[in-house]
Amino acid sequence: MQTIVEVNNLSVSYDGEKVFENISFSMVSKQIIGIIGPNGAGKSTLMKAIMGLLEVDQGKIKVMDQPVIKMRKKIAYVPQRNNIDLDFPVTVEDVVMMGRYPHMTWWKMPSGKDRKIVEEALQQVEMLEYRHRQIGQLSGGQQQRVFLARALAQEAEILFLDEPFAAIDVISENMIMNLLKKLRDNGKTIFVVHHDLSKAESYFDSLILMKNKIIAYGKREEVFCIDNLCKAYDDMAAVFCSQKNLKAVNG
Ligand SMILES: Nc1ncnc2c1ncn2[C@@H]1O[C@H](COP(=O)(O)OP(=O)(O)OP(=O)(O)O)[C@@H](O)[C@H]1O
Repeated sequence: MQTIVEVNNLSVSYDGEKVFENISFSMVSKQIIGIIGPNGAGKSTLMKAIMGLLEVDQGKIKVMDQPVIKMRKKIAYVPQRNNIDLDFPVTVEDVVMMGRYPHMTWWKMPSGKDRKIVEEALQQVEMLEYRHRQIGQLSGGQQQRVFLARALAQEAEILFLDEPFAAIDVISENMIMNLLKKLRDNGKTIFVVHHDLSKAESYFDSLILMKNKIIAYGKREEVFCIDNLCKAYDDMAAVFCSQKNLKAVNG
């Protein structure tokens, strides 16, 4: 395992309003990492900053020991579904082919290899039979599976998924989670922004718990304790922890 992402003294603000200040942490490869915290905690902002999609106030971000700008091809991103224009007239197959663009020269048509990779990615998410359907004519869960297929077609080392399970059906959620575990077992690293505490323990190997700062990060069993959760979620966490019989102190 290698350090996959290293963040040092990162601060981000929008229009002068700080989202977080001086965040530092590092994460190793080949795991599924949950970024959890309440609404507005800065989870999506942190994810975008790591990917180099935001201008930051200060801080250093390294991805596989390199500045993120050099590692763009190695990163695949599935944004929150409500940030995607689903009325855009493209088919399922077109969307997944977009994952091949970083590998293609702009004047060339997709090669046989590109088409094969797209087909395999659609098969993996069990959406091949919908390949000619317009993307807006799918259920939320099916759309999410297509966007995951686009990330698979990119053959990236690191996947970033922002709230992939928001408002989707249970079958799609289980399918996506099983696929993410398979990808992890094949050496990929996956970051997932998530806010449902009830699944955090079973879904993630490591956690970054935040609320406009890092409250804790590291192995799931070290981070997921009542003390830390109460710092992020206030009273709600105490109720949740007592239901789940979580320990009152770390360890
Ligand atoms: N483009 C933007 N311009 C201005 N403010 C923004 C922008 N994006 C996010 N914010 C604000 O920054 C803060 C952190 O937002 P962010 O989306 O990172 O939080 P989050 O933890 O992902 O929240 P949620 O779980 O609700 O999606 C919030 O107060 C939000 O309103």
